[in-house]
Amino acid sequence: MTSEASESNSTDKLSSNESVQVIVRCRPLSLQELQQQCTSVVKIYSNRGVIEVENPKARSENERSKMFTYDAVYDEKSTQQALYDETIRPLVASVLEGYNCCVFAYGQTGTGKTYTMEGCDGEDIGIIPRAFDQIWSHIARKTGVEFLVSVRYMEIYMEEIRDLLKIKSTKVHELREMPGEGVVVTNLHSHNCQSAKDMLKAMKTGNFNRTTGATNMNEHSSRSHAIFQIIIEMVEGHSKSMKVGKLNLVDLAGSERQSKTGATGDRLKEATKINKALSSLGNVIYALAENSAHIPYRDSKLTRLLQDSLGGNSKTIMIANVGPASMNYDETIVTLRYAYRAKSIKNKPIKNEDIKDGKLLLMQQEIERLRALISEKSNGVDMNGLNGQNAEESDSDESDNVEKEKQLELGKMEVDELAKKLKTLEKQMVHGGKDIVDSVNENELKLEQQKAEIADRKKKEIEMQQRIELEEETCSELKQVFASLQQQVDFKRDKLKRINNKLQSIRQEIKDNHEVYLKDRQEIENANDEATVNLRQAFLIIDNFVPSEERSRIISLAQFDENLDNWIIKKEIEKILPSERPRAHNYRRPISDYAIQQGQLNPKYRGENVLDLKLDMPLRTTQDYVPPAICPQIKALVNDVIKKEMDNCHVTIKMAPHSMSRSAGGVSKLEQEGKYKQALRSLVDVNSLKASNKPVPPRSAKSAYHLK
Ligand SMILES: Nc1ncnc2c1ncn2[C@@H]1O[C@H](COP(=O)(O)OP(=O)(O)OP(=O)(O)O)[C@@H](O)[C@H]1O
Repeated sequence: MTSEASESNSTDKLSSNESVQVIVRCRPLSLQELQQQCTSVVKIYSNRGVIEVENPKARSENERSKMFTYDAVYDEKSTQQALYDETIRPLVASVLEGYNCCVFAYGQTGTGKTYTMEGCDGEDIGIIPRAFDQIWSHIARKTGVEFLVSVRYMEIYMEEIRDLLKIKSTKVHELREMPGEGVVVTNLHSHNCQSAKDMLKAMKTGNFNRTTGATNMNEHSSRSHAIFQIIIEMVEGHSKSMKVGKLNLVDLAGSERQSKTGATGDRLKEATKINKALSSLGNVIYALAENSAHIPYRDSKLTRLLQDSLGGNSKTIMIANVGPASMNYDETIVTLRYAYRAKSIKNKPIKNEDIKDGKLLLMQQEIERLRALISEKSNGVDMNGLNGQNAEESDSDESDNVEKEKQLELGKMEVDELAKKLKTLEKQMVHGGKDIVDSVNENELKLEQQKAEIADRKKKEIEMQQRIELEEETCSELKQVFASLQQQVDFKRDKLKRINNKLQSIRQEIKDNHEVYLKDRQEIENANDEATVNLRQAFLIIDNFVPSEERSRIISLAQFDENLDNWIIKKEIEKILPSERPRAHNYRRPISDYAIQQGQLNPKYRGENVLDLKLDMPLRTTQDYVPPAICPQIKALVNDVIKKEMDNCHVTIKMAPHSMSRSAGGVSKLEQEGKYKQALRSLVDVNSLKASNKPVPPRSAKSAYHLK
């Protein structure tokens, strides 16, 4: 078997594993934790993939400790190198085979996610820079293969996507579902790389631009979810198709409790968004683990971006980071439960090969075309030059020579321009297997194979150990030979005790899960209540302040955008613009004398050149005035005031000389007063009926109008 063949074999074996691989890493006690005299409550059994966490608040034996089993576990002494070689190296090898792969670090704030993904300089570099080295040493070995390597770096901060490689960009980044590509981010800058150094530079630029802040739990706490994306296109020989490998390296923001981080103001707002996105991620993991019909990917940008990595076509490794301190027991258990659920997620990785329309193929075609064009043009230039010489020699027409020299110059400029274009394109591509001495190449390959074999063996050892433990439990009784009845009884008593302990711990687990469920439910109910209040408030405003036509207009313009996963308002312009282009329909135009006169001289005044457009009137946003109906209390109040007025009038009437004269005409003062009162009452009634739009009765009290 050739060395290259064995390399690809090792990755093929890995591709058969479709479950999300889950590994746990525990960091050492921090200085702060040591100062606070925290003890370590975590025990790691690397050979079995088991982590045990002791409960510092245990009230009974059942609550004493909890054990979880994963694909691999790493203790506080584990090195970055070991973690990479054993778990990540085989995954990156799959990327180079054309798979989509993803590594994401999850855990409480300050537990070492950024340390694991990026690491520190020197020996402690993390997964991301190690992946660069692996990719580029693979490229250096692959003779006869052309590569196009690019990286993107983004963060999700407060539910907004930001381009970490073009931080000043004002472009909007949206999520779009593309056929064959999955969910992609629009307008994201793609940085072409020619070496591991280029990638490292891009990573450092992005890290510098990433949003971080200090909290009580981490001096450099990441306040966003960061995704570093590597895309590798590969074409072998003169093939007309290519492979594409994609690697997503995700450093999530840490889950946190306000009481521990002491977050206030902006930090608190960030924490709310972080926890919300992480809880959406938890819901997705839960739904996938439970094989639910609906997976709530659309609940957050993070889950939409990780859609392919969780339950999709990607090979995925989840790294759950935990801290060992007793004070973080609850958070550690939450992380471990999360991770345990993720173990049962099944992905369906597919190789991206036989792709016929990739960027690299297009570039190769363009390079071929440019080369052909340059050689054609260069020949033309040579011919022209030759002709020029002959012309000089024959000493013929002087101006002809100048003309040809100009053409020659232009031709050269054109060739230079094309050559520049060609060089730019060629510079973007990388030829595999360059500048490497064969023996170095061979040694590096051997070393990688050995690392892959060791990783494979370690994985198998853990699996074997887990299987042995399981079988020991079930078969030990069968293997046992009892010398006496008493021995058998003792054995069975021990077994019963063990089973009982197990039962108790399962009961405890159910109890804990129930408590978590109740807490989650309470949170959902609170969120629901809050949403209902907000909705009512919105309706109150709409009902009282938005005119009904305006409301109907907005509703008719509202449209649900699947890609944005939100409602948008269609541009009104689409509705208002006439479907066909406006044209001058009246030959008699222009109509003013000046225009008719000018029309003969200047075509811009001619009727057929004048467009007849209707003015776009702004939409009406007001209503006709409708007088308000008088409510009974106000009516009573007005009556009261009028009564008082009448009483005053009564006094005035008594004093008025013309009343005196009328009374002299035969009507008593008392009668006069009665009529006056009646007239005023009728006036009030008529006005109120008018105001309430009710029919006004025939004028029974004409005197009311007289009085008016
Ligand atoms: N395995 C480890 N060995 C040594 N030090 C570690 C390890 N893991 C983490 N640390 C240290 O712990 C501190 C916190 O780590 P880090 O910033 O990576 O946490 P984080 O999980 O990314 O936090 P956040 O979610 O707040 O961003 C750092 O000083 C880091 O160097």
